[in-house]
Amino acid sequence: MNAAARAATSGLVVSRPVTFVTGNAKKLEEVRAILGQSIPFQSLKLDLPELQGEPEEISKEKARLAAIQVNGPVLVEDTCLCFNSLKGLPGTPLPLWFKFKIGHEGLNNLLMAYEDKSAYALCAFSFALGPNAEPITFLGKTPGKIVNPRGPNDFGWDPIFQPDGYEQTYAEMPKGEKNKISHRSKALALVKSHFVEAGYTFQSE
Ligand SMILES: O=c1[nH]c(=O)c2ncn([C@@H]3O[C@H](COP(=O)(O)OP(=O)(O)OP(=O)(O)O)[C@@H](O)[C@H]3O)c2[nH]1
Ligand SMILES: [Mg+2]
Repeated sequence: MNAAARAATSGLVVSRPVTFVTGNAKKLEEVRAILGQSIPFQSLKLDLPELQGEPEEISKEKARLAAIQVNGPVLVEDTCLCFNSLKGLPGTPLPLWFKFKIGHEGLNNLLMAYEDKSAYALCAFSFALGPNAEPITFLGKTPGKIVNPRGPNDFGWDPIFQPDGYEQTYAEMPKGEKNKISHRSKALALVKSHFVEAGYTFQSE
């Protein structure tokens, strides 16, 4: 039985606090707002390698690398923006480079040839109890469409992603509104449930 499974049956006391490892300040801001006091954590800015592959695999591998560096329990996140017309591209980790190289206009132009502008934002959180534990992954997905940029330009592709059922882009929405419906909040809801079911108690250092 691995550590997480043991925790699920016994309520595991972990002698270190959870570290959320990210190099992205905007993600950290949202994770803090969404989790509030529900999961106490500390954050660490580490620029982990941008890996290739499926989001779940990238996220798990990030957790493995982070847990080795932190030598304790870690939470990491990998996010991607996927266009249905392009069979899930730019996906991950390409959004970072696509946005950097071609901007919002370029991302829109990628879809010019297609009628279908639908897309989804996908977030994969992975939690590892430590360097020798197998990470567990939690996925959150929000469907929407790609539109011309609207709203403040302070976080990635938020200005060009309009979630289904809303007239505003992520960037135009009040932060609290995005955090209620986002890919990130859906994945974090699963993380929270897992922590409750497992009964972890993380001791501060
Ligand atoms: O408009 C956005 N709304 C979001 O809600 C969101 N979440 C992530 N991203 C961007 O998507 C890429 C994924 O890369 P990513 O998951 O590897 O993150 P990152 O490299 O920035 O940080 P990290 O890997 O250190 O955690 C990066 O360009 C992030 O800025 C977002 N953009
Ligand atoms: Mg990254």
